[in-house]
Amino acid sequence: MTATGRRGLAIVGGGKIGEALLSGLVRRGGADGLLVVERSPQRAAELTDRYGVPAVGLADAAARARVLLLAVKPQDIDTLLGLVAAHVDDGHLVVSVAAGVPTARIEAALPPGVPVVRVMPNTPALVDEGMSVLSAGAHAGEEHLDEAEALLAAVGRVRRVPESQQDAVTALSGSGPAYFFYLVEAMVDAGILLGLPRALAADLIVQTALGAAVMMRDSGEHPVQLREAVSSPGGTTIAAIRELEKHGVRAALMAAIEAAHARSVELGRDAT
Ligand SMILES: NC(=O)C1=CN([C@@H]2O[C@H](COP(=O)(O)OP(=O)(O)OC[C@H]3O[C@@H](n4cnc5c(N)ncnc54)[C@H](OP(=O)(O)O)[C@@H]3O)[C@@H](O)[C@H]2O)C=CC1
Ligand SMILES: O=C(O)[C@@H]1CCC=N1
Repeated sequence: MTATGRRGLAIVGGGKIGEALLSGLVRRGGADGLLVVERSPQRAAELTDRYGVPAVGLADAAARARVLLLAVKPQDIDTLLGLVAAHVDDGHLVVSVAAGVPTARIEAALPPGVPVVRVMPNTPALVDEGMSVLSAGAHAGEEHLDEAEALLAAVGRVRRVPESQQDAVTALSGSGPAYFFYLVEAMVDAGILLGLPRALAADLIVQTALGAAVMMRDSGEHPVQLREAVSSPGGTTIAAIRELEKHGVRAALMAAIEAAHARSVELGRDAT
C-alpha cells in the first residue's frame, strides 16, 4: 500500500500499557482504523475478542497504518526496531512509549527521516485519566506532535517536554500510579491493624484518595495548605504526620523516585 493509502494506528505490543491505550482509543472512536500486533497469538486473540481490533503481522500493520505505536519492553525494543526498519518510511509516524529509550536510538535503527515521537503514558489511561508526556525526535515536527497528542488525549491529559526531561517524567507520572497503589495498600493494612474489615478499610481509603486527588486538581490550593486544613491543633492528623516525618517517608519517596529515574537512564543506554 502507498503512503497515502495508510490510515489509523497500529499498537505493536499489546501488554499492560498497549491494552490501556487501545481500550481508550476504542472507547473514544471504536475499532475502525486500529490494529494490534502481538507476538503471543493467545494474547492477540484475547485483545481482538475484547476490543474488536484486528491482530495482524508487523508488515501488514506498517502497510496499512500511518502511525505505529511501539509498546514493547525497553529490553525488546532493539529486536523490534530491527524488524520494523524494513517496513517503515518517512510517511509513517513512529511513537514509542518505551521507558528510557531515546528517540536518537530509535531513529538510528530506522531508515533516514522517519519521524519519531517519544511518549511516557501511564496506566490510568484505562479509565481515561491518563497522563501522557510527549517529546519530538529529530525528524518530528509540530504536526507529528499534534497527531500524537490527538491520539493520547483520548485517554487523559497530555503535556509536551524537552526530551531531556523524559527520564524524570518516567519516574514521576510513568511509574507514579504504582506509588499511590502502594500507599493505599499500606493504609488499608493499617486499617486491618486497627481491627476494621478489609473491605471497609479499602472503601474508606480509595474514596479518600479520590477525594484528595480531586481537591489537589480542582481547589487551586497547594497540597501543604490542604494538609494544614486537615491538621487540627493537638489533633489526630498532626500525630500521624510526626510519625511520617520520624520514619523518613518524605526522604524515602525522593530516594525511590531518584532510583526510578536512574533506571530509566540505564534502560535508555542499551539492551539491559
Ligand atoms: N506499564 C506501564 O505502566 C507503562 C509502561 N510503559 C512502557 O511500555 C512498554 C510496555 O510495557 P508493559 O505494557 O508494562 O509491558 P508488557 O510486557 O505488559 O507488554 C509488552 C508486550 O509486547 C509484546 N511484544 C514484545 N516484543 C514484541 C514484538 N516484537 N512484536 C509484538 N509484540 C511484542 C510482549 O509479548 P511477551 O509477553 O511475549 O514479551 C508483551 O505482550 C515498556 O517499554 C514500558 O517502559 C510506559 C509507561 C507506563
Ligand atoms: O516500570 C516501568 O519500567 C514502566 C515505565 C513506567 C511505568 N512502567
